[in-house]
Amino acid sequence: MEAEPKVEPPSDQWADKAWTMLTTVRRQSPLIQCITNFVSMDLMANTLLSAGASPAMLHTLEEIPHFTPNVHALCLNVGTLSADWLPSMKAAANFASNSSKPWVLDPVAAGASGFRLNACLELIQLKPTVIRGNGSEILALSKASVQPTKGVDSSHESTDAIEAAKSLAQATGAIVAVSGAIDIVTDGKRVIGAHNGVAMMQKITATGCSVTALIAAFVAVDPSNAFEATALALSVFGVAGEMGMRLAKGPASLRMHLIDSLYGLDEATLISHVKITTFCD
Ligand SMILES: Nc1ncnc2c1ncn2[C@@H]1O[C@H](COP(=O)(O)OP(=O)(O)O)[C@@H](O)[C@H]1O
Ligand SMILES: Cc1ncsc1CCOP(=O)(O)O
Ligand SMILES: [Mg+2]
Repeated sequence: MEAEPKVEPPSDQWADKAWTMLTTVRRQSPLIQCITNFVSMDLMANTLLSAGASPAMLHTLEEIPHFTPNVHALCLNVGTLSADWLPSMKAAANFASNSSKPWVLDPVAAGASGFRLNACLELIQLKPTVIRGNGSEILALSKASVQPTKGVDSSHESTDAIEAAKSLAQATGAIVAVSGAIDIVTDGKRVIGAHNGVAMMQKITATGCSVTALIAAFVAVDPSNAFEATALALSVFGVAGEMGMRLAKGPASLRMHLIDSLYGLDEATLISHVKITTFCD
């Protein structure tokens, strides 16, 4: 049966947690290694900096044994994957896991080709803490099959992928997040939805990639509570989008104002806008 949003925990509970988490990221400034696609590097790094984290886009295999054990979290993104980058991603995932650091996977366009799907499935074997994709990506991973796709964009609503996200979480032990109008987060049992953001965020390339990196930063400062940290990162990014949209004239200016809004988010604004609900079967 399809899950429906039924129970809303006291919103101030989530809102307070969101502010605590954002201030912790700002104070601790976790170092986040990102091995990501060429399209997203700039927005992802600027998103992390605006949130108070410290991004490093290092991907060379030779550097990983020295660098990855010292990061606070790792973000892997297969958006412009080529065969020669995959060993770096696998090595980094192994170093992160072996040094008990969280790592997050963004399975961009997972169902678009056999190469991409297999790469994602191999990376998932290395035990990501969180997998964040759009609806089509999570459906493809859950079915482990190549699908007709719109490439990096989703042809599904996030809510179409709730059951797929739950079974992927159960099969992998990862927290699974599905972005969209409602961002879904599940540990395979619990399902929550973050209702922040604006539709125009889809018209800026790499917003999905960037929120995945923000999840890595939030999980870095609260690794024992990746479920809540993931939902809070999605909500905070969405609130920054809502605030940015008040000033934006279109996607290009929203990109700028989203970064400015994330940087300047204050307690009152964040607390009054965070909207996270619990889904029940
Ligand atoms: N219709 C929407 N309304 C509000 N926010 C949205 C909507 N669609 C996407 N977003 C937000 O845009 C960001 C990118 O999500 P999405 O477009 O699903 O990822 P991807 O770029 O990986 O496909 C997320 O923060 C998500 O919450
Ligand atoms: C357009 C594009 N092509 C390969 S990766 C990429 C960026 C995808 O970013 P997002 O998944 O955040 O939309
Ligand atoms: Mg994406």
